Amino acid sequence: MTSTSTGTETGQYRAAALRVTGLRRSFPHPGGDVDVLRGLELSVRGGELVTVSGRSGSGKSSLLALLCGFDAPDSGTVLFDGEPIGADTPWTTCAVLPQALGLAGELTIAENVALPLRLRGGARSVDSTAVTARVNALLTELRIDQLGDRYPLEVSFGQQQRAALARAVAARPTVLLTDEPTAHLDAGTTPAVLALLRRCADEGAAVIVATHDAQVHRIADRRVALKEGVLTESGPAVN
Ligand SMILES: Nc1ncnc2c1ncn2[C@@H]1O[C@H](COP(=O)(O)OP(=O)(O)OP(=O)(O)O)[C@@H](O)[C@H]1O
Repeated sequence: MTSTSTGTETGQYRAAALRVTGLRRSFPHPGGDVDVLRGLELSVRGGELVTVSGRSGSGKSSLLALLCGFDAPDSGTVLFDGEPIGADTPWTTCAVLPQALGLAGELTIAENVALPLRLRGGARSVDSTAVTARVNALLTELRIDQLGDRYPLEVSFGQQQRAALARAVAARPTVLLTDEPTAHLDAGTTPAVLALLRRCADEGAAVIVATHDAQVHRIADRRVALKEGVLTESGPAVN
């Protein structure tokens, strides 16, 4: 493979793994439409961890839903390495930890975490031993290794949230989106989640975290604030 054959090697991935331009989204309400996003712009490079703050109802979850393709904008574009998201965009390109988690109730915790690896086909497929090793490592890191055989409804919401995070990072996505990943954790488990998010970015992912948590802002490379439908830079994290 030549040095110009892929975006990764030319540095294009790292230049802008995620590029959002002119994003607009309104929701109809009887009293008048709610203009949640009003021409929002955002670029995130691979290797960068960006936190998105904003008051409750400012549109953070709506933004993540548009970025991962759960919802469609009224106008504007979302590009991953220059490509628009589609129904066939693999979890290796974009993975999400949504607020609602979205774990499959009929699969165990371990099976949920393995899903992105098992769905990965072709040259990027992973053999069963490697899948098990990756799943076990993530469950251990997030302190839910005793729960792999249980079903989502048999564990707490905070434990489900860590399982959903493990699932999101399992296949090492180019872009990782997470919505309030520390919202349901106790003080003992928050550092493990922070370390995992930071490591994903250090390993090359573009990581976007919607959060109210000052501890998450402290591990960010860049912080942006969502206000009145647009993002403004709030500067580098202050440690
Ligand atoms: N599907 C929808 N239909 C109508 N209105 C919606 C819909 N989704 C979100 N909204 C509205 O859009 C606004 C932004 O909501 P959103 O959940 O994105 O905020 P948020 O910043 O994530 O809030 P929080 O921090 O409380 O999670 C709110 O006014 C909400 O009521």
